[in-house]
Amino acid sequence: MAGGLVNQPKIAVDGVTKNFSLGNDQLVALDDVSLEIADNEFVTVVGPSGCGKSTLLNIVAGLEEPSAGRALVDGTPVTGPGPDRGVIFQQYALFPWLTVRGNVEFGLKIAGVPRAERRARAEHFIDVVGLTYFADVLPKALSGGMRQRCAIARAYAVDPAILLMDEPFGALDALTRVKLQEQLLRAWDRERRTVLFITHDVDEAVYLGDRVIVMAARPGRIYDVVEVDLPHPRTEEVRLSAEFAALRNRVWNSVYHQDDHRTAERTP
Ligand SMILES: Nc1ncnc2c1ncn2[C@@H]1O[C@H](COP(=O)(O)OP(=O)(O)OP(=O)(O)O)[C@@H](O)[C@H]1O
Repeated sequence: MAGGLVNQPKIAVDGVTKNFSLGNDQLVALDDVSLEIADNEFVTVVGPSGCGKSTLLNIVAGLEEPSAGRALVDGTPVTGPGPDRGVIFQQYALFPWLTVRGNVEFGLKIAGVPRAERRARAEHFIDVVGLTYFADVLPKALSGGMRQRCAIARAYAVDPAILLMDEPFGALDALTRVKLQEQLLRAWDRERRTVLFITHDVDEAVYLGDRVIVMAARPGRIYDVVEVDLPHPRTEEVRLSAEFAALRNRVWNSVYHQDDHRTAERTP
């Protein structure tokens, strides 16, 4: 079984280039990007606007095709979206006419999961994201953070081996964001998954990731990779530690001083 091979990455991005045409010009959104993500690893991607973060995630999701190279899951080339990859975007795409429970059960229904099992699985994941009390409420009665928790429960319920998250907390206020980060990590501690998580936020990237991939733009490429050897669970103590601050500074410099390095390279 491909998934059982020792040392085979769960996700491999192999020499991926993605060009978009812009009028008569070609925009290189990704330039020969290679990356391997281990089973159950939590990888965050951070970088300036337009460096190709979403394009990378969309290629792994099977929503975009690379111009060259390929993405593989368990060694098999990605040719389109699949139930093994749950995608969560910034805008929580919940069905407004379904309750929290209805939204979480929806994917299970499509997958033909029998009613009783559907119920039980939905209940479990609604509990994991702390929405039990709101299970029978429609999305319009939920706050932004609660809607996003519902979207996370829905993605978890169909039990994808991989979660692809594109700025899932980007639209939320700072406090809700921190709470959801904690909740996501708690859920991940209980139900390990392979996660590729895109963010603009350096703190978020370091707090959540086992590894932070820093990208650069024009052309979109991997600029730096930072191993995050902070312990789990990532408590508030970890977030306030000197080790966290040092890693955060390291990633911050990599994201915000890319141009300095380029200038330095050009200056004799
Ligand atoms: N469908 C498309 N057609 C043309 N150009 C595109 C398309 N999608 C993305 N691009 C371009 O590719 C580059 C990378 O875009 P992408 O959305 O992947 O970047 P990003 O790092 O996720 O940006 P942001 O952080 O602002 O969301 C950008 O210059 C963008 O304009």
